[in-house]
Amino acid sequence: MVNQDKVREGVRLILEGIGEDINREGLVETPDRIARMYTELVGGMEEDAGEHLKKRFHVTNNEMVVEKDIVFYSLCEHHMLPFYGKAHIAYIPDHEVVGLSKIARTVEVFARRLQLQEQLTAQIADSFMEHLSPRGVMVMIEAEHLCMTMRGIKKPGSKTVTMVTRGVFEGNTELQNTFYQLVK
Ligand SMILES: Nc1nc2c(ncn2[C@@H]2O[C@H](COP(=O)(O)OP(=O)(O)OP(=O)(O)O)[C@@H](O)[C@H]2O)c(=O)[nH]1
Ligand SMILES: [Zn+2]
Repeated sequence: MVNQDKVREGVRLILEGIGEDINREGLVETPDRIARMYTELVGGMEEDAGEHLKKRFHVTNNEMVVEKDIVFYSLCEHHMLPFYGKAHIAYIPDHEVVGLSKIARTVEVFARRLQLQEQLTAQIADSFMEHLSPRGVMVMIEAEHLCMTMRGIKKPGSKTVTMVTRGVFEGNTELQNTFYQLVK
């Protein structure tokens, strides 16, 4: 649960720290706005991916399901700046699938918090394995990190690509290539 008082106080300190007048008109409501904003941006911490993945539908075939181009926004835990991009997820069911929207909801649960892209990728894959028990899952994330583009090394357009395989995808280049073909 976001402690709104603490966030407001922290934002006031940052504003003062950067030499702003916290009483000028444009900034008076800013600490409050930012406190409300964080409730949304880290809202995934309050959620349980298992809740989204608990409703299953029985299937007779176990062909690969791919949900691609799931746009997400997250915050890098080192700078608290956004990183954002697309997640692509494939899984091979073991006679059970989840509703398609629940795949994107799972991405949201782990994106809406302070994150590392590698960890985000692994957490999505692991929660599928834990809650749906498919034969395998593969997750790929392509993202731009504002801490790499608007500050620091300043390399606009650079993308970070991370990938995780679990279950039957692990070490199976044929399955992995099928996934790459489908998401490219
Ligand atoms: N592995 C990983 N690194 C990240 C991620 N997001 C940001 N970073 C990096 O975290 C690192 C933090 O490095 P530090 O040297 O502690 O911080 P810094 O002085 O601000 O680093 P610079 O960005 O190089 O200026 C930077 O290299 C960032 O590019 C992420 O999702 N995964
Ligand atoms: Zn960063």
